[in-house]
Amino acid sequence: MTRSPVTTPPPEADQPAAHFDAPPPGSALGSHYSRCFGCGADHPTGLHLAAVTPDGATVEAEFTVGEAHQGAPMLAHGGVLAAAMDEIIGMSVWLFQRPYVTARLETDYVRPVPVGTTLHLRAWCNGIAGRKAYLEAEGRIGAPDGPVAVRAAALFVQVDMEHFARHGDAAAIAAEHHDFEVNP
Ligand SMILES: CCCCCCCCCCCCCC(=O)SCCNC(=O)CCNC(=O)[C@H](O)C(C)(C)COP(=O)(O)OP(=O)(O)OC[C@H]1O[C@@H](n2cnc3c(N)ncnc32)[C@H](O)[C@@H]1OP(=O)(O)O
Repeated sequence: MTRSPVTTPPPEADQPAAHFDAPPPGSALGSHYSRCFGCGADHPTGLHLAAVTPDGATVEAEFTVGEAHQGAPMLAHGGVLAAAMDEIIGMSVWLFQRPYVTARLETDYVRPVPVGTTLHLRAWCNGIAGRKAYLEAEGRIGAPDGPVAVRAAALFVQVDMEHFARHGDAAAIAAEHHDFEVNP
């Protein structure tokens, strides 16, 4: 993976540990928002990622490239593939049970991805330093050990839940996350 210093964990970074309340190994993570382009079941042309964590530390999902995801004729759009990387990485930080947002996403495109391809996505965390999480992901063609088509490295920054209410739609968050108080 071609990686800049921004997405490389510093020597003092801690090794990540899953939160005690995180989904246990073998379980599904669920969607954080039903209309999310990455994981929402109600998004008509979204990626519809349904992630599982096999071990409580990494996250896996499959993405089948559809016609709505084209750039060149019958080939996946690079921005859509970056979105898939962003989403699977975003799901992996969910294991820490704290909200994070993408601050920087770096992507290597290794092979073209035809429409109809199923990409096997996997993401994991390389280290945490304060509010900053250093993460990585890959997408492999056709099988978990298939050829790599896309790689990504990311810096995610921890925020509070009010970040989403302040900048987005607080009522929509409260409707889907019943433990979130709009005016605590
Ligand atoms: C239903 C809803 C529930 C939702 C829950 C889950 C949602 C999941 C969604 C999943 C969907 C998928 C995910 C998505 O798509 S998330 C959507 C895409 N991302 C965003 O919208 C984020 C937009 N950016 C921001 O809001 C702010 O800039 C953030 C919050 C990131 C930082 O602003 P803030 O004022 O808070 O903090 P800070 O500026 O003091 O920075 C803190 C530290 O970080 C370092 N830094 C920052 N940026 C960069 C950078 N670009 N390169 C290198 N370094 C950077 C910075 O130097 C500093 O370092 P240090 O000085 O401490 O060493």
